[in-house]
Amino acid sequence: MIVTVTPNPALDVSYRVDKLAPGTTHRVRSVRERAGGKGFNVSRVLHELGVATLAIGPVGGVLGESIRADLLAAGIRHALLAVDAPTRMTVAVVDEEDATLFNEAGAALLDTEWDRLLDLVRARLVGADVVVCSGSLPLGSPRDTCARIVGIARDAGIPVVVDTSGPALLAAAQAGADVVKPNAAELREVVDADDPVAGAEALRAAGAGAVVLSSGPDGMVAVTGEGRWRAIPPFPVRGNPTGAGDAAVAALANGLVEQSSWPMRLRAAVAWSAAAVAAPVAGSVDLALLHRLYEEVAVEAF
Ligand SMILES: O=P(O)(O)OC[C@H]1O[C@](O)(CO)[C@@H](O)[C@H]1O
Repeated sequence: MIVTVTPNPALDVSYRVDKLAPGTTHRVRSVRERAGGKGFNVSRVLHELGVATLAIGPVGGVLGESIRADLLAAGIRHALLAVDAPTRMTVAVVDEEDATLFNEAGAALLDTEWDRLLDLVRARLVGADVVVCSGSLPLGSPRDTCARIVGIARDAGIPVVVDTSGPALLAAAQAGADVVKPNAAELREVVDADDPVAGAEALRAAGAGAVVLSSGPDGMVAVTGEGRWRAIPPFPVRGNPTGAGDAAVAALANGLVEQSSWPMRLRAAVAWSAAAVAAPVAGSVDLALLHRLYEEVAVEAF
């Protein structure tokens, strides 16, 4: 089972418009709402693909209740901590070309609520094979929140995948996260290196076991203790890239459960990620495309 922790959940609202043009009025063609935040998306992708998962996160207010109801309706196992702070909203405006995101920061939790969230994680690790900590932290959060989750999982002998940014990413790497998945900009923010591979090695030197660098449509690079690999999608996939990184994290976590080789993990991460672009909303993958992509992703050592 893969336990995901979402420190900063969100109700994800997706607006479909014909063409996004700042400074004009848009007629919204369709509205979709679902429980979001990166860790919840990871759980949703795993659940869709038949992988056992438990989604953990703090929720508050009316949007927090919407998240609870949505996870329940989707049949995704969850353990939510009720907190005072109201859960945030994110808005993705999707047109023919691309997706434009508006992510609220998220309201601060009390220190005692963070402690209770970590207690909840600790209590729900029975039967867990992998822990994922994914997404931003609400404003004013202790920067070591993901690092503390890494510590809890490692104490229990469970590998951890972390997808976050800024000081929280660095702290998680220093705490010994087994896999971290920054993009080039997130990597540059925390290590002093222009070259992404040198940056990934610097993050490994800081304590991360492996670094998987995502480059959107250009694929991914894995810099690990066992070697370095590059994986490239066989053809461009158009659609909504929101949540593509979450699908990649789901694949990496699943690869740890299956103890597959790094080339196989990276192949799956690129295939799941590209298949997520073809799905209309974050947290889903286009299943038919996934199987095709998986066969055709090119992986090479370098
Ligand atoms: O925690 P953040 O970095 O703000 O990311 C949250 C957002 O990212 C997404 O997970 C897409 O990756 C959205 O579903 C949205 O909830």
